Amino acid sequence: MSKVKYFYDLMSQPSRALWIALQMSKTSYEDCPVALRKLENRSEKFKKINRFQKVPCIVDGDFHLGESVAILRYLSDKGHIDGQLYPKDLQSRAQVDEFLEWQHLNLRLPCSTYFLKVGLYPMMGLAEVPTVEKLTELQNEMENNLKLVENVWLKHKDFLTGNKLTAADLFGACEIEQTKICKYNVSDKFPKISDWLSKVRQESNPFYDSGHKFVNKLAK
Ligand SMILES: N[C@@H](CCC(=O)N[C@@H](CS)C(=O)NCC(=O)O)C(=O)O
Repeated sequence: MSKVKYFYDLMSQPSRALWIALQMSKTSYEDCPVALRKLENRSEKFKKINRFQKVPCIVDGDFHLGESVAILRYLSDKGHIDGQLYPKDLQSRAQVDEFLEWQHLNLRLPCSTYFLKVGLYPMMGLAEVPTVEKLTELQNEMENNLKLVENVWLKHKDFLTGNKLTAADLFGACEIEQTKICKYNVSDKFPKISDWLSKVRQESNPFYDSGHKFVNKLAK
């Protein structure tokens, strides 16, 4: 039986979260890196792999699937994801799902908008460095949601959905880590998030560090 093909770029937050989950789960897959910086995802060839031309995505035989969370659930149902990361127990899994649904608009959107507009686009010469007013607006939007992570999700818990690391933590951490490329230091205002990031790293290493190699290099 042929292996699932995993298309990803480690500079993409959801790609990285899934990549770490795959390594932790000791999943055997066909490695298919896609260099977004070289616009490899914009080719006609890649359009045939994922009609939305985004990463991550998978191909399993004739079956094509995009969207990181859908991929996580599909691979979990196929037995490819460790049961602690995406639990089988109905309520534990629903709590992980609750975060995975929440994060799209509340963590991914503000953190990735901040990363793109403050970091990547000016770095690539695609946009001006934002004005102080715009920077404050983008930062406030992100921090309003980081406050919810600090005070709600991490209230009385070591990890986002309980006392064990799950895929929710990997997805959340990968979004927040990306902001350090913009010299944003989450520990300045959010001590619980900072402690939690250290725990996520500790529980998922060495894969967390290898997955973040390029992010850490750019953040220097
Ligand atoms: N909701 C999607 C988001 C996928 C996404 O936005 N991927 C970005 C990288 S983080 C991408 O492929 N961008 C390339 C492009 O838009 O050209 C998921 O969770 O998989």
